[in-house]
Amino acid sequence: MALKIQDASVVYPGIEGRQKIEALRRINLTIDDGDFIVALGASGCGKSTLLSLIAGFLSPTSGEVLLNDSKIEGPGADRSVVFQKHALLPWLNVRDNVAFGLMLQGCAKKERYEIGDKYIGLLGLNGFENSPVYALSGGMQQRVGIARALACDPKVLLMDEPLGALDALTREKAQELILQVWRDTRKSIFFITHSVEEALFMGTRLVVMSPRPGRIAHTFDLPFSRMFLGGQSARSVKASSQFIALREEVLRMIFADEEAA
Ligand SMILES: Nc1ncnc2c1ncn2[C@@H]1O[C@H](COP(=O)(O)OP(=O)(O)OP(=O)(O)O)[C@@H](O)[C@H]1O
Repeated sequence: MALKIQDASVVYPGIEGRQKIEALRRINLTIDDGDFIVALGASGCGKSTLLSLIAGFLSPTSGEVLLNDSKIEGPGADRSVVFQKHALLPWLNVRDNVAFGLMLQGCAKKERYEIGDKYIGLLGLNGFENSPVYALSGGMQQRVGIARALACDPKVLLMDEPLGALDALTREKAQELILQVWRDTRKSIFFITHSVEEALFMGTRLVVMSPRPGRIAHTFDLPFSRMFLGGQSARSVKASSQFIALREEVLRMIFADEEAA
């Protein structure tokens, strides 16, 4: 599987006499099997617009987005999205929320529960299958949202600030869980965050975007998630001199890009 964004630009039309907004300019990005791409950048630099292009919610004004050499024409089962706000269905329990996408695809009840329960287990939600989702903590609700996205077996998982609403401790645990799920399911992930530390820890490749117009300003290949999955503790990875030096470098770049824009 290869998802290719080739020279893609997005211009939003000016609404009610306002100026057009060039949200993305000439983006080139390839997401290969097993990649964990993290997009980072100041507010308004086009991260969510880029995710919408990949999801097929939006078409580029110019350029192309290709999945296995076929043009993406709209949303599809090969791509699932997890948003900051999980958008669960409050009248359904955990099991039916996780199996919801499969139900929409016409999957029979027995089969969709079997598949769903596998992801409920993977996300550490065993024992909560019959709980109403409103009775769960924010972190658990977000895990239900991730299990629901994974249950449809997408090729690419698109995550728009999925951990942004969680407290610091839950967020760190959720980062570790997502990395373990990524390793176990071998999905490709495109992940948006505002946290430099989260970006460095999670990604195999970091894309730093800059605003007005949104562009890819810098990319970095990252070793840290593999260090964690290789057995190092998350805290020791994040406290390593290599991690701290790169964190400072990325922060300096973001501030410099913001001043130049
Ligand atoms: N539907 C829309 N119509 C017009 N302009 C839009 C629309 N969606 C986004 N924009 C503008 O496009 C630019 C990029 O927005 P986008 O939401 O992609 O940025 P972002 O990096 O995800 O921001 P944030 O980090 O704040 O979520 C912004 O200037 C935004 O105001």
